[in-house]
Amino acid sequence: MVPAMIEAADSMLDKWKKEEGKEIEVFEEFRLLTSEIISRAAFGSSYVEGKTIFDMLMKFGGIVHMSALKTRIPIIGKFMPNREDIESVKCENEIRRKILEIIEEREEKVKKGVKDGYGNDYLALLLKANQDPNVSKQISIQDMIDDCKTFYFAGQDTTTTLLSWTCLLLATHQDWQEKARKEVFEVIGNNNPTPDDGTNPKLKTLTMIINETLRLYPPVLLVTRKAAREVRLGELTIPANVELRISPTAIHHDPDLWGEDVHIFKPERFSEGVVKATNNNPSAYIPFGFGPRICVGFNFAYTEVKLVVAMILQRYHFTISSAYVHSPAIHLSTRPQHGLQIIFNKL
Ligand code: HEM
Repeated sequence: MVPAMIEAADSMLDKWKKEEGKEIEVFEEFRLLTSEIISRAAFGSSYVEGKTIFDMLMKFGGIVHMSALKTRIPIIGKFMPNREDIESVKCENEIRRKILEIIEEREEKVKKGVKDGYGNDYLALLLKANQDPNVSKQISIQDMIDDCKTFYFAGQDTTTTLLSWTCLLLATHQDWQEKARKEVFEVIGNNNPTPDDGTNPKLKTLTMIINETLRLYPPVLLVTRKAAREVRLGELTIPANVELRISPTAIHHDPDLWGEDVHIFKPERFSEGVVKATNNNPSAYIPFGFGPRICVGFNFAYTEVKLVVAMILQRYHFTISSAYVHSPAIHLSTRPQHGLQIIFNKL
């Protein structure tokens, strides 16, 4: 997977060569990059078809988001679907049809001996689970389709926003940009990173910067939990079946937990790791959620963001364009509402 991340980032940066010294809207650039990477991770060689699905999922996400913002009278929607309901059903059916097509095509190739196995992408893992000899461990085709959707929704938008906010903060904090670049040259040098570099513990400054970005701009708006039984939380009694929406943004911006300088970008908070930064309070920092349902893709995300940012730092010094308007807005994740315009100058 990591070579695909490096290859995709390299081709994005190759494209940027024509724009050196000019403004680039990087949110869209990162959206295309992460979509390419997650498509390859999910569908491997079928990533071109995968990208079509992901474009549809993106449209679907937009419709779901618009719909969630509207006030609806309960039950009425079932009998009187509006434009968004109709569009989202159409979109979902199309996504299901396309995923099924890819599944069947892959099965066919294995049956005909064109391929000697399902491969090693996410779809292959799901196909193997679908045909697990132990029936109790098998997953249905329906589950496979839903898992593909979750994988995309959970993994693409979040990483796009993390990359964007990291670049914004480095563009507006030149001292940290310099520190990060110095470290990248010391650890990785001038050449493209190797597969191990994304997990390289020596990229400590970059990790601190990413952690602080996730604190200030956690991509996921709410983490949801349902009380299985009545519980007491401090002075609160939560009845059974009540859904709790926990906001990482609110927790990460609480001065009682983080101090009076809570709104300031200070990666040094994380110089001795997350445990020290949170004063041994794991629930003070939850960009990836917590407990048994914590994000399964957090290593994937760190690796991807570290590699991409390191590759940018190796090539460019960057500053924020005067066209940028700071307006974090909630879409699927918290993103820059009017895009992120950055000027890249060759080192
Ligand atoms: C910056 C990037 C990311 C952030 C901030 C993020 C954040 C989250 C959060 C907050 C949750 C909910 C956890 C909970 O309820 O406790 C979650 C779940 C999940 N994430 Fe991520 N995520 C990111 C990247 C990824 C990537 C790259 C993938 C896949 C490659 C991924 C796959 C998933 C999946 C499958 C779930 C659902 C897990 C479950 O329900 O058991 N995420 N993520």
